[in-house]
Amino acid sequence: MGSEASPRLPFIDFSNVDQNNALDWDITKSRVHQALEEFGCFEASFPNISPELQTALFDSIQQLFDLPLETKLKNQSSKPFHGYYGFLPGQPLYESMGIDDAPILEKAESFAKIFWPEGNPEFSTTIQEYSEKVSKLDQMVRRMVLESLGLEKYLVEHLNSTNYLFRVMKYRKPEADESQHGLNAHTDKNIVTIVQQNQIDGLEVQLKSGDWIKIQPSSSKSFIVMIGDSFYAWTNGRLHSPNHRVVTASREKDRYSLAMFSVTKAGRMIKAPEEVVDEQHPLLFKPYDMGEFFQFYVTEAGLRAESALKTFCGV
Ligand SMILES: O=C(O)CCC(=O)C(=O)O
Ligand SMILES: [Fe+2]
Repeated sequence: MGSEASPRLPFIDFSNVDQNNALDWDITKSRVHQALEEFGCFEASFPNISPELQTALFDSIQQLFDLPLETKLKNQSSKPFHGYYGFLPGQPLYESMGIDDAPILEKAESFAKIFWPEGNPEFSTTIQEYSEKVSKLDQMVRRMVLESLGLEKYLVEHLNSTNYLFRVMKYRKPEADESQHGLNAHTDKNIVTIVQQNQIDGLEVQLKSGDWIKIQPSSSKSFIVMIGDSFYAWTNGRLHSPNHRVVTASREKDRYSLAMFSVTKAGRMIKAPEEVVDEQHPLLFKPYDMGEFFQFYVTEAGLRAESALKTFCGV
């Protein structure tokens, strides 16, 4: 894209938003819906995370990535996107780890025990507390989307069908002769992703026009709320699932970021409700299992496809 000023993502403040305050709820809901239709993402301020918790969390993440590689490799999983990834071809700066069900304390504790066999209570409680709070933002956004599409009757089922995968990322600073490319362009495959980057920017999002914009949050406390392919499919294309990538903004400092992914539980299908399918909106995708879609995405055919979702289950 050219050097003209980048458009900014919509900024939505959730400070006073709760269901008992109907006016604020409705105004926010319509902004959320508009942003997710047009950009597939927005910047959110969500004051439930204290500065102390945020600092403790980023300190914990740094401590985790400072462990020797052979220790980090103990975080293995048969499920794509769940274990340790690092130093992949073409993405030498990027490392990440997945914490399944992070909002559940016992799960956060068993994750910590992989690396610290005696446990690390400070680490596990920080991870649990942060991810539980962020999960409330995920649930609020999904409630707003379903209400604005007139699909409230599916809300309980929709919320109960998911759990959370919390991924933590490090992008080391590039060597003098390396580029700042952090993570290849992709769409997320899950329902909703909530990203937080600490001080060092780097997330870039592709607009519907094809132009890329750099996400420059107005505060390091902000979150980026983003739609994944499975919410796009569930709403039968009503929401946009944006392509995005990471180009780390600093050559001097490592970049750390966090992402909470709502993912459907094993055996729950992604199936667009009949209310969003009509003559103007013919069904886009056959019902599918998200775990199977993840498995397909990491095959050669999945990685090569222009849209893995269309190739996997497009009508
Ligand atoms: O590191 C970031 O800011 C974004 C990471 C991301 O897009 C992902 O993990 O899917
Ligand atoms: Fe992503």
